[in-house]
Amino acid sequence: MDSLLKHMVDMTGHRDHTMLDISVISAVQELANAQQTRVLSVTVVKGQMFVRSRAIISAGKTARMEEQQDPGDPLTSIPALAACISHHESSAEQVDAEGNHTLWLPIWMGDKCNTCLEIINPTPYTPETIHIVGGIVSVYRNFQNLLDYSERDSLTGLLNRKTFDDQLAKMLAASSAEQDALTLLPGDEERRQHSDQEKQWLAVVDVDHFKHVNDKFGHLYGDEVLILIANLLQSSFRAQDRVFRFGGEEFVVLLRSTTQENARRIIDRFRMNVEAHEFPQVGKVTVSIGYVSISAYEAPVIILGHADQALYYAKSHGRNMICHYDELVSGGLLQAIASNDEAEFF
Ligand SMILES: Nc1nc2c(ncn2[C@@H]2O[C@H](COP(=O)(O)OP(=O)(O)OP(=O)(O)O)[C@@H](O)[C@H]2O)c(=O)[nH]1
Repeated sequence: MDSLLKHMVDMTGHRDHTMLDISVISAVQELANAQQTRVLSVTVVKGQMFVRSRAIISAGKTARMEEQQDPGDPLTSIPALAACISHHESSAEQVDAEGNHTLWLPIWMGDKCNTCLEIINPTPYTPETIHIVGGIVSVYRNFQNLLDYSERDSLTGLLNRKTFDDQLAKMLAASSAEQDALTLLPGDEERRQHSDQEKQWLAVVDVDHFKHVNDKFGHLYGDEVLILIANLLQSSFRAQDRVFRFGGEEFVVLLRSTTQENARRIIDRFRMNVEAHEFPQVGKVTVSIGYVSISAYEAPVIILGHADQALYYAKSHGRNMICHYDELVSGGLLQAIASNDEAEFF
């Protein structure tokens, strides 16, 4: 019981999803005396469900996060879990050819499941183990809910400004790791060149003439427009990208690993999706977007400043358009702001 309490204190002491994942699998691994425990992410991409490992602990090893790229494997590759999720059940169990028992425990948030615990054991699970693990799952779900609440904007459900720096740092760390992995392959020129072209991107999205929407139709319709734009953002970008509401009618998107041409295509597709959308009562709404590639050597405030400069160029040159900061600078249409440390003081 002491051990259970110790794990509960550890789990509830974190204010970060990553640390929560690590402490939940450490707790389950020890209390179920398991061979392996994982946290799985369940995502939906273009109507199809995917599953990927997010954190793992194996017997005798320490828990660690997994750097697997989204979206992972189709959920149908694990039929027992696919059936469990489609029937909205609380658990699924399967014994494989080697006699290993796998237990899946989806974490249900209402009718949605984004996370699932997976426990592998050479022996069957006793009712006591299932009872204890079930308790841990409940605490984990409640805590995830609480973290989500503090990280998300209450109107749109998008990530809020507070989480931006952390998410940007994670994306930059992942991109440096990818670069390092490639540097270890001398002579593989083609692959290296391909990766050099793939960058991370930041886009600032601002609704055009939004004051007019509020003034003409009222704040309730204004809010409805913001919610619908948030939905369009989530459906237009990929699961591995991150979408934030920075406040008011300004949104920020972090695009992961793509070429300049793809970034332009993806961002413009979103702009066109908004332009084509019929907003109830309000009718047509457009957005202007400024975007820039992200470098690990520049502070977030500088990166945001560059995207903002490109956005204001779009605003002052007709709106309903996307502008790439580097293109504007190289075309002599914008002046680059010195990206040294001093700039952070302004
Ligand atoms: N309904 C609603 N309105 C908001 C919210 N936050 C900010 N606003 C309004 O958004 C409007 C922003 O207006 P401006 O910054 O003048 O920009 P704009 O009218 O969109 O014009 P441009 O950006 O130049 O195209 C203001 O009227 C704010 O009151 C919100 O959460 N809900």
